[in-house]
Amino acid sequence: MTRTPLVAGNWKMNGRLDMVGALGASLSGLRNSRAEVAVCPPFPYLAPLVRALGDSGVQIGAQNVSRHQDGAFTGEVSAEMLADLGCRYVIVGHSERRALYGEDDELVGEKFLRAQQGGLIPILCVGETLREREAGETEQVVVRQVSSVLDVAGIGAFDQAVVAYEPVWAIGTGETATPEQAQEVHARLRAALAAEDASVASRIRLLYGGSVKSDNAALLFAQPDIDGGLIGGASLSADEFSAICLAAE
Ligand SMILES: O=C[C@H](O)COP(=O)(O)O
Repeated sequence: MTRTPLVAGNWKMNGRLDMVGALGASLSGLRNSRAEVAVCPPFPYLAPLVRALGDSGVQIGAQNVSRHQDGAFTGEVSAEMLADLGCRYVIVGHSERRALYGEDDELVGEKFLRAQQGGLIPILCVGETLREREAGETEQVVVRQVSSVLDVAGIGAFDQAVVAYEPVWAIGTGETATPEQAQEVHARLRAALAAEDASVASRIRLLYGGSVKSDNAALLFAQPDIDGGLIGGASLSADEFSAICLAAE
């Protein structure tokens, strides 16, 4: 099964308007890339980025979405609004939202469903903490995180979804999982999905995230079950992010 690689940049709560222009100019050079490229800026920069990227083919994603649709939910942003702006993707279940904002498996499942109902493709993040890895619980944790969404959404929903494996200990630390460590978890995740539907499992893109840089991306992306990356810090530099995108081709 040939899967089109996806490289998604997650700016987190970084960036200013001037980055939108710089990135727009730099990424237009990826117009004919074999990999799909997406950028997930903070909410205020979504619309300007949509305009800056124009017909470059670079996709836009949001970093969060409400579990609600419309109504009296002050401060929330719905999937429909994001789709309306031109977003294709939305990150759900990022470990920072799980750890800092109390998002549990149940809420992540709700957001995953809501994203799809509103016309977006969720990028579902899973990953173990250092304590869980050292306790030998990595596979158990990531399979639980995926299974909790499978329980509410069903395997069919994963045909319009992406899963990102992001070991918490590798996020923003400069300590990347080795290609072998990442591949092992990705293979386990694909096997868990294959137990439900082999064909969906063979099609779904599994991204790796956690201190991916231009100098380690190619080896990670060369692993058979790694179909691209979710890039944090390195996505803030247009040159660095472009180099990572090229490594996914
Ligand atoms: O969403 C992106 C990840 O949290 C990875 O962040 P990082 O590349 O800065 O380690």
